[in-house]
Amino acid sequence: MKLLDGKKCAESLVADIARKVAGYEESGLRKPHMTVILVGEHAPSESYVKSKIKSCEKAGFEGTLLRFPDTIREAELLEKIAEINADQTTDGLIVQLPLPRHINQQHIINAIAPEKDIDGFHPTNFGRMTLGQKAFRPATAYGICKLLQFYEIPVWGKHCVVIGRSNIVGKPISIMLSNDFDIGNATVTLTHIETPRELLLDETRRADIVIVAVGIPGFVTEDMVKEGVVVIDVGINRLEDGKIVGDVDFENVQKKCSWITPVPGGVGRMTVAALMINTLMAYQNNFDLV
Ligand SMILES: Nc1nc2c(c(=O)[nH]1)N[C@@H](CN(C=O)c1ccc(C(=O)N[C@@H](CCC(=O)O)C(=O)O)cc1)CN2
Repeated sequence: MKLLDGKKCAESLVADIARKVAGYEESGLRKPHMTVILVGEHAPSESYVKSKIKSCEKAGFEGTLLRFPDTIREAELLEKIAEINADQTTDGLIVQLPLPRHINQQHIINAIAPEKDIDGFHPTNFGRMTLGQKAFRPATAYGICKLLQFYEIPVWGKHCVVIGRSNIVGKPISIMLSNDFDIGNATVTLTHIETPRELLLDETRRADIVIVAVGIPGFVTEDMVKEGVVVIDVGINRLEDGKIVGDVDFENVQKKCSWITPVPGGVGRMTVAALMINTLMAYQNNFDLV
């Protein structure tokens, strides 16, 4: 078994970005600028936005964190987004999810200007990504593709099983793996938590690559996968003792894997790296650099 080291891959990608940014600055351009909106005091979100801002520093970007109380009204948040949309000095805007229940998440995502939507969640980017047009790709899915490419894991013609159908991971990774552009050309089965157990096992036991994003510790067990499988664990579950574990029973499943992502240190790191790539793309679009 070999580890797909997200930390190492992310550092390498961010170092490449930092070199490009240094070049742009030498030619007199301003730094790329990411703005992150954080609503409320959700502890994991605090940690994720901190990691995004830290990564901005490493990439040579300006990173701005805007905090709002969880009492903010949807209309106020929409106004703030409209302001940032109009601000020429911000290239990319993220609204950290989840949002408090009184705010409609989709209204917020729809309000972000597609050209600043570095999360790739806006219907325009999601649609363009699906159709193979230039788009910001949802960061976790994009990060998984970058990780597979970094370790030269073949995807072409492989049987991939995705478990979990969320808009931020399961759906986009299924599309990206099956498209004939991107990393692409895999045969993909998208399953989910309601998939009958027998059907799920029938799929996962034949899969060359299993990607799981269901938020249930230990969901993927040894008996569910074949020898030599590649396992990508997107889950980040915090146990009562403070330990972070994925959706895979790592200790037992790893024995059958050719490659597997650790948690922490796997896909989570790649999510942040992919956001940096998207921010650089937004910046390059703004300055007609590509
Ligand atoms: N607007 C968005 N909100 C959320 C997204 C997203 O892509 N855009 N995804 C997740 C959270 N997320 C990014 O925001 C994220 C998750 C995990 C990590 C990460 O680096 N995890 C570490 C461990 C984390 C820890 O120690 O606390 C790891 O896996 O090594 C980064 C970003 C939901 N919200």
